[in-house]
Amino acid sequence: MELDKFRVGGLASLFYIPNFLTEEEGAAILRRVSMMPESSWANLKRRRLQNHGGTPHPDGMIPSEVPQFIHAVMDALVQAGVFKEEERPNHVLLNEYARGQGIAPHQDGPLYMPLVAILSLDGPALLQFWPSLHATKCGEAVASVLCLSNSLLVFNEEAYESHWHGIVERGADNIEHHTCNLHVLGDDYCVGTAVERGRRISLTVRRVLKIRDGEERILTQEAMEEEKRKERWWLSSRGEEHQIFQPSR
Ligand SMILES: O=C(O)CCC(=O)C(=O)O
Ligand SMILES: [Fe+2]
Repeated sequence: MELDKFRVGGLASLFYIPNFLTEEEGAAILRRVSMMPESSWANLKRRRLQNHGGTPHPDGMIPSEVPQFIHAVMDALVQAGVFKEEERPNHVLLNEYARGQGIAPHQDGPLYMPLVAILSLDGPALLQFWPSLHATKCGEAVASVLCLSNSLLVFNEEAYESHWHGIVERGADNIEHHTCNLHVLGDDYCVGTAVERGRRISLTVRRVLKIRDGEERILTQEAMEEEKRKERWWLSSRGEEHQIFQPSR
């Protein structure tokens, strides 16, 4: 797949691939997600999430086993040429948003290689980009992408490095003049169209840059406490206070 063909404008480094997954592939992933144990979810105020691959941390991530279906998604992104073979993704965040929920404006930050691929499943949502923290509070977004079910959004460079992104909390999105993938959405969509949200699952796939040596992992009580502390640090660094924390191991 030639990523460049899917560049949608707005910001130079935004790519949107409609129907990256077939209906069947999307449904199969949703089935796997529904089979994950309750304990694999962390409940945040605005959504719940699963963290796969390890806990990102400035000291380095200790890699952990990922479920087979997550592996398959990472493989598919390498096969599609979104990630290079020598820079394979090693981390996936699985977000579940109930209708009306969103994610506060944020930057994905320096722990990852500056390239992110977001797979959307189930319901749609408008992901918006702002040029600064200040703009997230008072300015209008400069670009947005309507992420429909089974689509893939990829961004890097300026969209990753200097912009902020987020999903506003509301029950429906309106297509905006800055919605830069409008031309590939089909005839049902034009500026002003209201798009009802529903439950949405997204898989945010990235490469954590620093990995800690396996040897350093000593499973003493103390080491486990330390890992839990890091997980809490990491969850809170997502900029969203969590209500109930359920460690996944
Ligand atoms: O759910 C999404 O589409 C966005 C997720 C996101 O920005 C993140 O996990 O960092
Ligand atoms: Fe993000």
